[in-house]
Amino acid sequence: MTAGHGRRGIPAGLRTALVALPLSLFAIAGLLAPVLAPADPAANDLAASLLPPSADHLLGTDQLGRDQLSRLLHGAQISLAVTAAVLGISMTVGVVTGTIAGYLGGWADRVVSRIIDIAVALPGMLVALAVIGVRGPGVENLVLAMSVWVWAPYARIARARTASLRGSPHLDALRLLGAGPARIVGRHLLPPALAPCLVYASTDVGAIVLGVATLSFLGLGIPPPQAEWGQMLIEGRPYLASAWWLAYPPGIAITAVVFASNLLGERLAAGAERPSILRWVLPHRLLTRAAGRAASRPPATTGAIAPSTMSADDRSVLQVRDLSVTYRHDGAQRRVVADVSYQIKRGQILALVGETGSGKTTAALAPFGLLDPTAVVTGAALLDAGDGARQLVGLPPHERRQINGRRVGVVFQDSLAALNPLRTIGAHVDEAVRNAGRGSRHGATRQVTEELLRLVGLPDPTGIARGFPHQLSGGMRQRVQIAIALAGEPDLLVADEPTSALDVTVQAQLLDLLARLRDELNMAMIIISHDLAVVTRLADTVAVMYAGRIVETGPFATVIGKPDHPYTRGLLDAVPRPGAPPGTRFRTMPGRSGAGPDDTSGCAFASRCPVALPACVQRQPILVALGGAHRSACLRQPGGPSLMPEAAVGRNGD
Ligand SMILES: Nc1ncnc2c1ncn2[C@@H]1O[C@H](COP(=O)(O)OP(=O)(O)OP(=O)(O)O)[C@@H](O)[C@H]1O
Repeated sequence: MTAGHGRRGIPAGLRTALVALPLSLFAIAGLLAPVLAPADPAANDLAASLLPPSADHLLGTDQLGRDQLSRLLHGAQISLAVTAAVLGISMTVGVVTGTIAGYLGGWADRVVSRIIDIAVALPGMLVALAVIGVRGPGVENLVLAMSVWVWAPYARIARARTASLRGSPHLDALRLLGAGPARIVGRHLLPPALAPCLVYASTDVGAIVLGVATLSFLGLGIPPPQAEWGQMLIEGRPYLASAWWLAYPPGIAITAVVFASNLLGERLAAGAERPSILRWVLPHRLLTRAAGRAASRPPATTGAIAPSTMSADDRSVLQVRDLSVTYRHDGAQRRVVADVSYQIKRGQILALVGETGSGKTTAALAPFGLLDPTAVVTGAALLDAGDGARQLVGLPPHERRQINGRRVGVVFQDSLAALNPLRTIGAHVDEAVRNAGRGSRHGATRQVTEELLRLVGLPDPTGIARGFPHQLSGGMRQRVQIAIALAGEPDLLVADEPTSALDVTVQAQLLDLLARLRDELNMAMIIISHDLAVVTRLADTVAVMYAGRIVETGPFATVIGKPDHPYTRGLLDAVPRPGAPPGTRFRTMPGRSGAGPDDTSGCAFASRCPVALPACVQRQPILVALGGAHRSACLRQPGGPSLMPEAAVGRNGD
């Protein structure tokens, strides 16, 4: 058996086509009824009343002499039109409502979810009867009644799909590119929410056809003399014994549509056809063009603020002062970053290092509003120096969008999660290029895209642009992320663990690339890493973080060559050093990190520190200058003894 073939050797696509055949016939009959019908479905001929099937009337005639085949075909047309209208209305209302609720979260999501729950729980037929009872029979009211009946499951599916995507790095990446809520919802959340709804809709076709027929059968749907299948059933019922051809054909047609619709729904739900359905409905070029139009609008002007209490060096790209971040969950508050200050200049690389959970990512992304909405950020972060400096903390979203993706680019750790699996590499980079206001025409955009892919060292940019994320290696995907981040020609690039999960050779190549870009583009960079070996190759300055605070900072060579803080020494002792003789023992720090800045009144590292003083558990140390820009937050005298215990637990290379 080959991939894409069913159990009996029938290709998967052909099997789906076979399953879809009855519904296709239904659609063809409905669309071509006026052409295919041999007679006028409303033409009475009492002389030809109740004729059995014959060559003149393939399905016989009814009590008024009307041709049954013509009525069946026109009935398909009415069912198809009503079904299309009901699906169109209920899917639009359901998918848009569910997607917006899922995206917004919070109270809006809770309110919409309760409404959806109630709507799903109510018996649909009773709801439809109530609507028709109030508004009266008729085609329009039937469509309205059926829409009120069927919209809620679409809203529920779309809401669940969107909520599952809400916190994904892919959306973070889009926010960073400056995409606004309307664009994120319209372009990146509606399509994935629509895909499972389309699958569900294939099952719903049968339910709607049956519902319309039932309401007509009850005299509440399509009124006579229209040839509607439910209407035909009720008219044929008295003649079940004498003229079977009146009730059987519409009954069989309804059963076939319901059965085929359920079968097709199940087949599509198995997942085989979802992407192609999405493509039929939302041709990529259409989306791209719409996005291009939005992106080519001129950027909004933003007001620059004068630096207040901060002074910044002329070359300063970002200066952060007393930054604190607190998360609020269910009434509880937890500060995770406290009083962090750092500065980064053009052409420099700042490394933020520390164990997992020490607050590196939070401290680097907080200025750009890229944290969870529950984060409360205080302090100051100035982009640029001098009169044009702009305070980033508290910036309104529309002004932030002019900065993120243009002045600042971010490379995320998980390249697979940061890229949309359904879009090509070219589409990703194109979007970043257009967001940055470069290349408004498709051809020009793709040219810039290919230049960017070439700049980050990807061979065959044209071929790579046509590929999908899963077709590239991890290292290549990281290069794509770097290309996306460079699309706005940023002054600052933030790379969050850019080389984790890559093998050492690829790691080295990527680090060389970052160094080359820093030199060629004179960019400022913040590299976040828990691995000192990674930043050794790159960093000009380093800030070592522990429990949400910077505990040591300074020129990289000084901090690495002459570390002061016991935590920095511990970090250095725990990594194999280049050139160390084989068999050199390295040490791990006792205890575990994970503390927050406010979990103790003293030094957060005291419980793990081999040289802690009694005062360390009582007093919070502050950063003290040790000479030049080198500063350390330790209560011991600078340059005191490093007494890591001899409990070595590993060797280089273990
Ligand atoms: N959305 C959130 N809600 C609550 N706490 C959070 C949230 N995001 C992060 N934190 C907490 O903030 C602290 C700092 O997290 P952060 O991701 O900045 O650390 P990190 O040093 O970058 O770690 P890693 O290397 O694992 O990414 C951690 O204790 C983390 O649990």
